[in-house]
Amino acid sequence: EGPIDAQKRPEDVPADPLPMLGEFEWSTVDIEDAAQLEDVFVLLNENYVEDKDAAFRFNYTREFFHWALKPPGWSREWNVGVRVKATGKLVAFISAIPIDLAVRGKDVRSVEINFLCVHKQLRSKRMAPVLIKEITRRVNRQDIWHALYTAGVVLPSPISTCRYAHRPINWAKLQDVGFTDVPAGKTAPEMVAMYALPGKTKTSGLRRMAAGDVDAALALLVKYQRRFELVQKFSKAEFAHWFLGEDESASDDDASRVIHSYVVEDADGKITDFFSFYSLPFTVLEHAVHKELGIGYLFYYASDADFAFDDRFSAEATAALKTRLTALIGDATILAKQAKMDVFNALTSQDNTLFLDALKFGPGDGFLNFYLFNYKAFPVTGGIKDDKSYDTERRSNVGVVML
Ligand SMILES: Cc1c(C(=O)c2nccn2C)oc2cccc(OCCCNCc3cccnc3)c12
Repeated sequence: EGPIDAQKRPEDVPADPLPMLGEFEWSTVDIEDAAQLEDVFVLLNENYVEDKDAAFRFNYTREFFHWALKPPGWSREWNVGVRVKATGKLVAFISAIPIDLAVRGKDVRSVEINFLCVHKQLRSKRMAPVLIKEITRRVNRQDIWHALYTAGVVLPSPISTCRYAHRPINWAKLQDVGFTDVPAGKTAPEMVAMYALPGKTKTSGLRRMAAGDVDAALALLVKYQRRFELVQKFSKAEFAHWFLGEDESASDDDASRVIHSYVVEDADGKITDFFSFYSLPFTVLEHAVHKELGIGYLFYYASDADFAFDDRFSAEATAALKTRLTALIGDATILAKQAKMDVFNALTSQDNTLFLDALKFGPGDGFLNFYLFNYKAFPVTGGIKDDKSYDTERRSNVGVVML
């Protein structure tokens, strides 16, 4: 396992951008300029990924981009756009942010590539490969040689594959928009009752994460993630950014809040668990009544439930972790409902297969493939068996969560 290409130096990398198709030009997008951020928002809102039936499209909000594109260490040059020379219209985009990965214990200084988008009218002009080569050049110029990215499509050799899982919250609305339906032998009222959730959370000591919790929650995550083979390593500043958001001022139940993070503080003031989820709505295309689907995505979490066991894979340790995580993420679904989300999404990564069934996360028909650029690694199990069902025995060895 290890880098594929021979180690190169930044000075070996061309200083100039790749040639661009005639009527277009490269344009580094200044995401701190509201007008240019608006260009990115509009391009993705109208041209980014849709589900396979083209019923929904991702609706990344402006606040989401501020959070996702400006973590500590972000670089202006890594928000790469393509504009029409004559009009300045933004017609393509790709971004990179720095990330410290560890693959089976080896540090791999990387970037995370995200938001690759080409305008619908410019598809099949081979623009995507040019965008990927250009952002690779810009990243190499800053002495980074590896990248992590995900895609629904299967490309050569994913390092891991996880399955989509969905926990309906507002079942009636999901049926209205065609995301769920009444299974044979059931009625709609029975489905609404099956997914009903209490108004209040159950875990004592549960509260929103605050700046003062960062050190303890980060230490807990590092210890909890020890057993995973693909993990993201956070500095304190990065942890604060990803879990507290860019400004804590956003009021808690403010609809514009992107990241929701909670800790469990025990009677001695110790942080024993934390979890987080982010809000990323879908635009509902072509529906008379519903224009948007509120969606929560399970993000990072950690628990000390199995720390006391010498063998964290023993049946007792697994049972203790399963019980604790089912209670924790059960509360997360209740909080997602309070945040007006219609469905709560999770993958089969982390230890999620311990609670997906108990919490009524149904398996989705989507899969998320993880790719590591310029790094050869043996596959990491993604929490699914060969028949694509949840692997509750082995669980997964994927600790990293991509937006
Ligand atoms: C996307 C997504 C969906 C849906 O498509 C969906 N949910 C409700 C209705 N629909 C159609 O369901 C998921 C469950 C777990 C993780 C997920 O995504 C994990 C993070 C994905 N971000 C990376 C990405 C972006 C674009 C395309 N693929 C992957 C998803």
